[in-house]
Amino acid sequence: MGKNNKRKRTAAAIPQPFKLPTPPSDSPASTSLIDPEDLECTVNVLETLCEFPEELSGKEMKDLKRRIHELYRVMAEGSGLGNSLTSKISTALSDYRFTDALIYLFEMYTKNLQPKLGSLQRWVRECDATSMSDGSPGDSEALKCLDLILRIANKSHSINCQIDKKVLGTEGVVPVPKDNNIVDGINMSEVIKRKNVWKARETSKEDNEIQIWNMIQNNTLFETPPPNPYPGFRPVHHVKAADRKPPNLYDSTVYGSSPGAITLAPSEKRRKPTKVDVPDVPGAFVVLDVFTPEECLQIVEAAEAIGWEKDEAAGGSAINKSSILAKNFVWLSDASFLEHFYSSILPFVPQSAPISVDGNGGGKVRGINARFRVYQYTENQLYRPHIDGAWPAAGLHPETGEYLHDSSPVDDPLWSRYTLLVYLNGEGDIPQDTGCTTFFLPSDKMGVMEAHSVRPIQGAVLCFPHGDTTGSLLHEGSAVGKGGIKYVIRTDLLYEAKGFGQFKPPTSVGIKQGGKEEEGIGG
Ligand SMILES: O=C(O)CCC(=O)C(=O)O
Ligand SMILES: [Fe+2]
Repeated sequence: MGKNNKRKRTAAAIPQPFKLPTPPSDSPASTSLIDPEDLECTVNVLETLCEFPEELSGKEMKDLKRRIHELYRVMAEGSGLGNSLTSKISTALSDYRFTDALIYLFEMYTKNLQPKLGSLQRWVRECDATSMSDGSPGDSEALKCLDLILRIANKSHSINCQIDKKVLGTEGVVPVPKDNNIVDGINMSEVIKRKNVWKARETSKEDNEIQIWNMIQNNTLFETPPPNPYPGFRPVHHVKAADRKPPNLYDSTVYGSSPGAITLAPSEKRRKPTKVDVPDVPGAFVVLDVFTPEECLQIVEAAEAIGWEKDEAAGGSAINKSSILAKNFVWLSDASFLEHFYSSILPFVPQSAPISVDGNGGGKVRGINARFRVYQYTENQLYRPHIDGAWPAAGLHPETGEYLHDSSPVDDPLWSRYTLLVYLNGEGDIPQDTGCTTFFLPSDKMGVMEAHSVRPIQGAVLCFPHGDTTGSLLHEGSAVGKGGIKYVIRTDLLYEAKGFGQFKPPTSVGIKQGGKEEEGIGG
């Protein structure tokens, strides 16, 4: 049946006294919002830009580029194509139908459609293609989905998955035991090329690493039972499990610290921080010796004494299942600790935020998000592959002391652009080649990803772009091996966000962005 017939049938079904009003031809409803002259002018400008793309590089083009990016997204969605494919992919992934998901993802890839960052974040979580504690990769079909998601992201977003033209090394091709065969001409044993685990520095005596796990097991973490309440820390915010967004099975408490809660070593007793780039992972680097082993120990002591909170999303769907199996302690850090942290890394971090594909970015670096999530991973615990979301600056209201998810003044908004991971323990506590932070990048072969693992070093900070920032990286907190434990702090590096709206993420940032009053999801 043709479109016209359908319309006629609908009109006939309307009871008689009702007649659809037909606007007179000169009524405002029939005129377009766009002036024909403006339209012609816009078309001319766009044609010129297509012919001379170098004209796009000027600063004055920022606004135009942002609008074009948004328009392109709206057009893809308006066609129904983007939307329906997006939901087909989401449903297939959440039902673990990875082969179906691959077909839809491939369609999205070939049609150059642009999913929102929120969809990308959700998809990588759904893939659940995490590696095992023995270092072997997860479901190979899920890994192929992940590879394709990265390639789609590379086209449409700023997610970092530049396809490397270098020749892949021979090391680290990890076989997938259950799929060690050829399916559809694809050698399933090579879906992921795991590069050798990388360490920013070889361990030496000089590191004076403190093996915290040994102390816990030998009951020597505290000489006497720790005082309660724990000195220097106080609860500043509490959310009941059901009120958490998304709802959780456990309550969450934020503990604020007072200056001096963690005793910082004097400068003559500490090594000078140094920066080492993570090889083959563009944008990721490690700053060594930001914290001394004693400082790391004090942080773990505080968390162990006050208590870890479990984190498990309420609700059974795949999307809701917990993406963090580690326990956590949420710490709102004090100004003096933050000052030490920030001044130690400042010389090494990007001084201004990169400009995203939609024209956002460019703000100056301004500080570190005071809201620290301290994680404790025990044997086999992990944080599935994900792309971290961006966050505003958490803090306390200067007068009322109330906890604010977003504490910057309205006229000086800050927004995070980089993830900071502080490793509180290392080699001595975490079995070899496990418990790493692992980055996934597509190789030069479709369907094959490279995994680059960074080994935790006590007191070092790993920094890499996140959210909608150019070069955002897909990564996981890889499982901790047998008998091990890993302690790490996750926080964010903040940049000026003026011009992006009041604490709103850039427009192209999708739904489950960390910056909303939501926790957990989106990292
Ligand atoms: O534990 C790790 O190495 C990674 C943690 C992480 O990715 C995060 O907290 O966002
Ligand atoms: Fe992360």
